[in-house]
Amino acid sequence: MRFGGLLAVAGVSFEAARGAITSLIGPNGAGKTTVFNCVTGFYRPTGGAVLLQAPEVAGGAPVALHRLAGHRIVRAGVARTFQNIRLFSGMTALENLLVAQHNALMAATGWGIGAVLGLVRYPRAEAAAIDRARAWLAATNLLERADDPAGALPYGAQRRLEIARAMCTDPLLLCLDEPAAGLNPRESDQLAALLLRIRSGEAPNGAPCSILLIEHDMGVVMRISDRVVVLDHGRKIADGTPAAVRADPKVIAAYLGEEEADEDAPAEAGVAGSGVAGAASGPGGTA
Ligand SMILES: Nc1ncnc2c1ncn2[C@@H]1O[C@H](COP(=O)(O)OP(=O)(O)OP(=O)(O)O)[C@@H](O)[C@H]1O
Repeated sequence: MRFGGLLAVAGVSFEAARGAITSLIGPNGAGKTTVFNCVTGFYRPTGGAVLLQAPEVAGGAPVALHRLAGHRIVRAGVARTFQNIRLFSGMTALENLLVAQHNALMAATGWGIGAVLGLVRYPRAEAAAIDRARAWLAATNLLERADDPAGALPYGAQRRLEIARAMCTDPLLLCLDEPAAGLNPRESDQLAALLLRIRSGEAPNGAPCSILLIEHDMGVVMRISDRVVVLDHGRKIADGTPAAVRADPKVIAAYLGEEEADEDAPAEAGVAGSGVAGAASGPGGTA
């Protein structure tokens, strides 16, 4: 992905496997959000390809997401949340989740004609949408706040509501941009548990959902990821299990800064001092 003269992401290739949590990490400015924006259609990559392949979509043939408009990417099964929360703050929590189902609801009812003619299909589809919204409110511990304006919810609750809204589109792939940002340790733990439930299909949709996660909280990343992809200066420098990645000298150097890693920090101190490897000593470590 090139922005004028700046090559923000170059030659990055990785796979977010079905039913897995794949995390994208790297120092500030490494290119994580740019990759995310290419996957979710906010940017059209200036080169390369983003392919979605699942039996449920196009008979299992790869779908070229990089050629689709944003709303078609959602329809293909990719949902996202934002680094800066983007809820409809004046609408209730429940209404936010109904908006997410607008497309499915309209399609199920003949694009509004059913509603105008008072056909029975519309109330049925609407009731199903409300049921789904309430199930996600319950799964994210927000049922009691269903009728409160989203903007009046505490910060952590708004983050959970964003995830619930994304899940109401019934995605195959959920893309989360720093969902733990600003959460306290207890909320981060609850978030990690929620993501594991979403991945395994225990949560309301009842089907495993793949997750692509950008996160600076290394405690969360190292605890729940099946695979970690590390970017630095727009290039991939590591790709593997959490254990392999946190022991990788290239990753440690990227987080510490080359000079510090080479000159000041003996290997042991380097490992303990980096946000990445800091998480190796136990859950809860934060970059
Ligand atoms: N729309 C844009 N126009 C120009 N440059 C951009 C644009 N978006 C990102 N960049 C540049 O691309 C590079 C990668 O930025 P990106 O936001 O993807 O990094 P990041 O890894 O997500 O960083 P952070 O962890 O700080 O969110 C940076 O140099 C950034 O300034």
